[in-house]
Amino acid sequence: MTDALRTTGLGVRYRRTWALRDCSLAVPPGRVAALLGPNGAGKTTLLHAVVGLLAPDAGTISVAGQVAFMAQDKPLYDAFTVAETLAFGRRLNPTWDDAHAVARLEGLGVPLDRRVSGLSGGQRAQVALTVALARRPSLLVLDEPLANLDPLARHDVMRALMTAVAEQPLTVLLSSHVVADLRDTCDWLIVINGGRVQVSGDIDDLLAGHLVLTGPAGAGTPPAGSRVVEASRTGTRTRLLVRGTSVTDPRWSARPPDLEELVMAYLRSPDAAALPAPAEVRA
Ligand SMILES: Nc1ncnc2c1ncn2[C@@H]1O[C@H](COP(=O)(O)OP(=O)(O)OP(=O)(O)O)[C@@H](O)[C@H]1O
Repeated sequence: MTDALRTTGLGVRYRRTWALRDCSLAVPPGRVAALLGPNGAGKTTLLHAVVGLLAPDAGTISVAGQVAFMAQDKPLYDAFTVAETLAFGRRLNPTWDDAHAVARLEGLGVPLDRRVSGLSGGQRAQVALTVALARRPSLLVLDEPLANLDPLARHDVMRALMTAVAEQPLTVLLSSHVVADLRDTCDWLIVINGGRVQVSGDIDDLLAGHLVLTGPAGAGTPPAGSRVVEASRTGTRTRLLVRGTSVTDPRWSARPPDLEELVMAYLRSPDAAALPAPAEVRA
């Protein structure tokens, strides 16, 4: 199966400073992939390279099929009505699906005769998403689509993405800072930190491959067969988030992490990584 997106050894630099270094990752088709990382990690740079707005300074990017991009500021012409926005898209894009775009916005109750300047933040996001989807892309890339939206609008945007993935052959890659919004929608996780890929993989596999261990502060070295991602101590207890699937040492109690715990542990430990072996990425 050809991956919807694959980068190998990707590097991008601004003048002499590398914003991305040696980034190898793959997203299989039909996935909704979350791209997470702290401020300045390189998320926007990665997305811009994927959609062709930036040329790589090292490595390669391959995308199967047509890409659509929704930029962070959801650029739309304020003076256009929603209907004029769709007409503009229709003129520019030979693969434009107007019937679907109109039905989608009508279904969401977005008035087609309203100027973009008069839309709420949530409606604006839905119009920008409709414009991106109407091009019938095979990969939809969204840079922080949930930024500046209230919880209800964030939920609506994520639900719209899930519907789109269910309706058409589509892979989604979206960056975000809010892990809680992603758990129900995303099934693939990419974490970048300091311009490097730290985590890349199926979310269920990642959760099943890690454990939260709690034990006495004097329990010594972590149990055999586990690799510590993050360690913390509160009073007489030690808490470890480890890569591993079973622990036989009775001094440690184990439970699976949730997505937020997993992501936070990696973000706090920039040197830890959960990546496929290089051969898997290349295969
Ligand atoms: N046009 C530019 N010129 C020089 N450096 C840049 C430019 N754009 C980004 N950078 C730098 O590259 C690094 C990655 O930036 P990028 O915007 O990709 O990060 P990000 O993860 O999207 O951050 P945020 O979460 O704050 O949006 C940062 O150190 C940033 O300062």
